[in-house]
Amino acid sequence: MAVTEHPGATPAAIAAHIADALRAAIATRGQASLAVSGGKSPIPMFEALREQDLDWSKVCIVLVDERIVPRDHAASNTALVVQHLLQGRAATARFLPFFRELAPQFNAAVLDALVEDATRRIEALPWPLDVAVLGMGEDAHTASLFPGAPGYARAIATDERLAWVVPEQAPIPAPHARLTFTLHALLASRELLLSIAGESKLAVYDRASQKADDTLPVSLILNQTQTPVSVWKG
Ligand SMILES: O=C(O)[C@H](O)[C@@H](O)[C@H](O)[C@H](O)COP(=O)(O)O
Repeated sequence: MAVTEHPGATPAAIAAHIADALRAAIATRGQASLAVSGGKSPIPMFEALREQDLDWSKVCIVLVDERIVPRDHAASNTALVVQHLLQGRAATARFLPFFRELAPQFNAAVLDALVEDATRRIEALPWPLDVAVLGMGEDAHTASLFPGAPGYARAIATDERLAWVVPEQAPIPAPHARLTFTLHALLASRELLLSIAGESKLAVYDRASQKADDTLPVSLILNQTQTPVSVWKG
């Protein structure tokens, strides 16, 4: 499946492209679904997207991954979406977080229950989702698919939609246990949109584009034949 590259991408151009896909979905199916990534780089795009003129009340938004932290934690992707995307015109969109509250006594049983509950709600989404927006780290991770993390092998190999991964302290530069869409779920979108900026990330992207390699998770997105990918290079 072809990867379409958009060099010189701006947050406004990415937002306009996503908005077109959402409008088309609403026109054909009466509703639209959008999955977004956390991290820092999507913020300007979120702020452009939320001002797009479309019927946001018909849009369902989810995250492709979440850090397992309380909602008021600085690392919460839910908080990021609430603060930067679900504002302005987009305030009427329906947002479905992976979880609402975390039990104060956090342990393995609580985590299992949380994953079970999130899985039920994720399964009930209108698959395939219209657009899934991905970012990438300098280790080539995307969503929370971290090479070498416990849970990674399952997240790239099963046909489940959701998995949890526990990043190890080193060499993985990612704190917090995570819930993440699996590779299977990401590929079940109508379009994958990868946004990357900066010289070092662009160099990683060039390497990952060459062939599928489990040690470079984003390469599994870029070298597959199921789902179209648009790559926005800033
Ligand atoms: O950590 C998350 O929640 C992400 O979904 C992750 O995959 C992110 O997209 C990259 O780590 C890039 O992060 P930055 O945008 O902060 O560079």
